[in-house]
Amino acid sequence: MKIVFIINPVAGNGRALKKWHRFVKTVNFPFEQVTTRFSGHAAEIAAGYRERQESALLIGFGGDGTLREIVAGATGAKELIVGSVAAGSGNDFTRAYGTFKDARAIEKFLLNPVYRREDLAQLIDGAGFQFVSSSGIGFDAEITIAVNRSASKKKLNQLGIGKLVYVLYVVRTFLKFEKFTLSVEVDGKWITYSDVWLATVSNQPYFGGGMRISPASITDDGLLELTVVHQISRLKLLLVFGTVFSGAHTRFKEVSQMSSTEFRLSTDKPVCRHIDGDDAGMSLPNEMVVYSVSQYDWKSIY
Ligand SMILES: Nc1ncnc2c1ncn2[C@@H]1O[C@H](COP(=O)(O)OP(=O)(O)OP(=O)(O)O)[C@@H](O)[C@H]1O
Repeated sequence: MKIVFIINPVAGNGRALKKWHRFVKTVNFPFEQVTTRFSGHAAEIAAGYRERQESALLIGFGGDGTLREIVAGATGAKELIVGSVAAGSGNDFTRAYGTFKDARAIEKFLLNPVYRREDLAQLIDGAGFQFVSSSGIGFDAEITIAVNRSASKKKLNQLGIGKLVYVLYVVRTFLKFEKFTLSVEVDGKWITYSDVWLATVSNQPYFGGGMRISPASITDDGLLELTVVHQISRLKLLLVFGTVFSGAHTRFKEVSQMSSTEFRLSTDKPVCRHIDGDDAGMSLPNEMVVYSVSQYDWKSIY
């Protein structure tokens, strides 16, 4: 089995490349390496291995966006296993799926390469977006997209204070966010939520860099979980965010959760969306967005 490192040089606010230069000095086995040059490149690289039916362990050296792309490219391939080395900012992928701490862990895996078949989720609104961890509509997506598009992010990253941009956008979005009405069709029933802050569809428990938003999510059960935070004051929302790292937020009546194989969502106004922390456009008023899951679609290290 070939070992292929797919390195995203801009992940982790640019720290991934420096980490790679340190990491590669510790590797004592043959490997291939490819550095991504643009958004979407990791998916193309993985799809190339799939099309050539090569047997390989693809190791994403980046964050959640990099791993999402690699999984999307590798999905359905019999001979590809996906692993990771955490080198992003949030690294939620590595909290639920297999990850290598160091080069020795990769050597150990190669002695006994056991994998697990995992689910792949998708968001369909005409176009299709695949994701491995979560997709959000609302407050969290608005912050994510504002940070990703921020012109000042690059400059502040160079100064080593990139996290400040995130904090600034959290505060700004918190103060000016316009809540929305969300209609959900699940198992043939319609539910309407008013004054919604966010709706997140999860395939694994974590999102937003370690927040345990969906404690019931399991990566290979063929189900997705929907979390809706609604009809809550700004003050109480702060309290809920304080408890989400432990998963205790699920006790609040303003946090609704449910499981299914498919959710159909529509909003009453344009609302931002993300998939695994990357921009996934807007949900337009009264447009139907379908979330579904394919079971056992790709292989993660075990
Ligand atoms: N050479 C490149 N130039 C610009 N963008 C790139 C390049 N290579 C990959 N990308 C994009 O960089 C984005 C961010 O990568 P990634 O999500 O892995 O890092 P991160 O945002 O730091 O980590 P996390 O999502 O865990 O917080 C991805 O959407 C990917 O498509």
